[in-house]
Amino acid sequence: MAASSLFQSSRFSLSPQPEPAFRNPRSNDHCIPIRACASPDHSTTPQALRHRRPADENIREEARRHSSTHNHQGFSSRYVPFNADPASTDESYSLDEIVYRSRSGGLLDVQHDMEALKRYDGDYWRSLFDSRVGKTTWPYGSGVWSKKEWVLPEIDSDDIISAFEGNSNLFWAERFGKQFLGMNDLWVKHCGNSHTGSFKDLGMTVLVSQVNRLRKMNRPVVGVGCASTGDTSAALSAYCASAGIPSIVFLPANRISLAQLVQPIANGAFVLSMDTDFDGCMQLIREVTAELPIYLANSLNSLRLEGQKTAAIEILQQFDWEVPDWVIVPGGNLGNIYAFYKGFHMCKELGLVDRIPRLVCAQAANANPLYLHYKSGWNEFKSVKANTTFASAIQIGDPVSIDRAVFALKSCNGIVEEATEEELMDAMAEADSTGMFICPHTGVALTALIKLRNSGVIGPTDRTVVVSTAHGLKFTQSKIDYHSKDIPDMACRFANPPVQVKAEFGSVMDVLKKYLLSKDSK
Ligand SMILES: Cc1ncc(COP(=O)(O)O)c(C=O)c1O
Ligand SMILES: N[C@@H](CCOP(=O)(O)O)C(=O)O
Repeated sequence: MAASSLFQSSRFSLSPQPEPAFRNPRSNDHCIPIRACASPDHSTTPQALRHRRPADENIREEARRHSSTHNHQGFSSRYVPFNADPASTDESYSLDEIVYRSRSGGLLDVQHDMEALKRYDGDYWRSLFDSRVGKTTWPYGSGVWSKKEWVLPEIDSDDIISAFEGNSNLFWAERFGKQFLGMNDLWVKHCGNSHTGSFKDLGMTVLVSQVNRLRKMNRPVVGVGCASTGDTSAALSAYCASAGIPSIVFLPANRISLAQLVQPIANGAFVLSMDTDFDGCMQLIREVTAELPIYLANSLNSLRLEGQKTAAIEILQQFDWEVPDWVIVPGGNLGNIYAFYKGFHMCKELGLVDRIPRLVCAQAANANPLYLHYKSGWNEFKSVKANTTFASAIQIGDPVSIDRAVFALKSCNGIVEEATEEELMDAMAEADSTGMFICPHTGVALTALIKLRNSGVIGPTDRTVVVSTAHGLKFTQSKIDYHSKDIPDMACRFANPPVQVKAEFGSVMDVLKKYLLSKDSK
């Protein structure tokens, strides 16, 4: 039997396919100097935790009781045109407005009242965020909402839809670093170890919470929609289902994995499978959301990036607020690379750290418009027709956040790299062979690391974080194809196909001896 047939057991056809309790300094005449009076939200201090809530009260009700007894903290945020000179425009929008583009058609950004946030020093923010990790206090048990003041300061905790996302493992890639790269300080931020298996949960909790608020305010939002290569749709449908809000997803037919496809189906989304690619779906959802009361959930909507940026803050927190040298992020629609930049930059601006890491954006060579733009010396950007790639979630040729990505990379002396199909699949297999189980997009990021390490740009002792964006279990078909050596024009050098053996003692002993000898000689 061919190794590949061993894998054919699936019934499916696998064809390609706070309110913090601290006082508002501005509203409190008796306040002693801010830096001295700043103290963590006392609803999460050990003392508060000893006071159990009444048996008939749930954690959301408990948060409601706390928030009704505390002052509003005076933090705020609004939409402004992305990267506009504040002196030349006063255009801005409340986050309660339904707006995705500036008057000139450009991108928007969520701008926080930095002066209000700066009333508290870096020590204060570090200890506040640290005090909330690993708790179940609503909503701070979430890695996103533990940074609520920097994310959506004005939302009522009661309106938040959260699966306590974030707080994902920062994995020390000891063996991979040592064996393949001669590195001793290599880390993988497993953002795919999450509610729906990708980093999209970080942004979606914010977006769906805001939609929940808008609907309570009787704003005209009948449902929430997105175009997707599989992960955004999974996150959107799960958070909407949790909130009881209809979700509508536009998917490129036969271009997402089966595991991704089944997620919105199971969560009750209205799923439209379309005979086009992601860029075609994106164009359509933009047209549709301009006509119908469907709220746009793609990262064109800058609310999403407010949640995604918390992964950067979390990385700093996990290193006890020491800054890594490099962070490598796979890029497709290019919202996430900017989100990382924004998270790091806010930490610097608010005094939690004194510098930011250099960012690397990694693209599949089959869908590499940012890479080409970078290689041209940031000359005129040209979208491309994205070709099929095993990194199917980043098969995007016309990224909506191109301006955000360029801004982020230029601001941190960043680099763009690319990975061929063979490179990304080999990198994924090598990583898996050291105990990880990563997705092909993380294989793209690891390829970038391998290239930059081989060329000496990244040094052996540089502290480096590779962002793993989705769970490997969403992409098992690519691993099956690889380990079956079933991929045309690919050597699949690290394939580890199962061995067919007769169910008989002698035969089993023969293959085992051969195997053990091969291990012994290494
Ligand atoms: C698994 C995975 N990795 C990486 C990306 C790229 O993120 P972005 O579109 O923000 O560049 C996406 C989605 O695009 C994704 O689903
Ligand atoms: N990989 C994404 C593509 C869309 O990106 P978004 O961040 O703009 O929603 C997906 O999973 O759909």
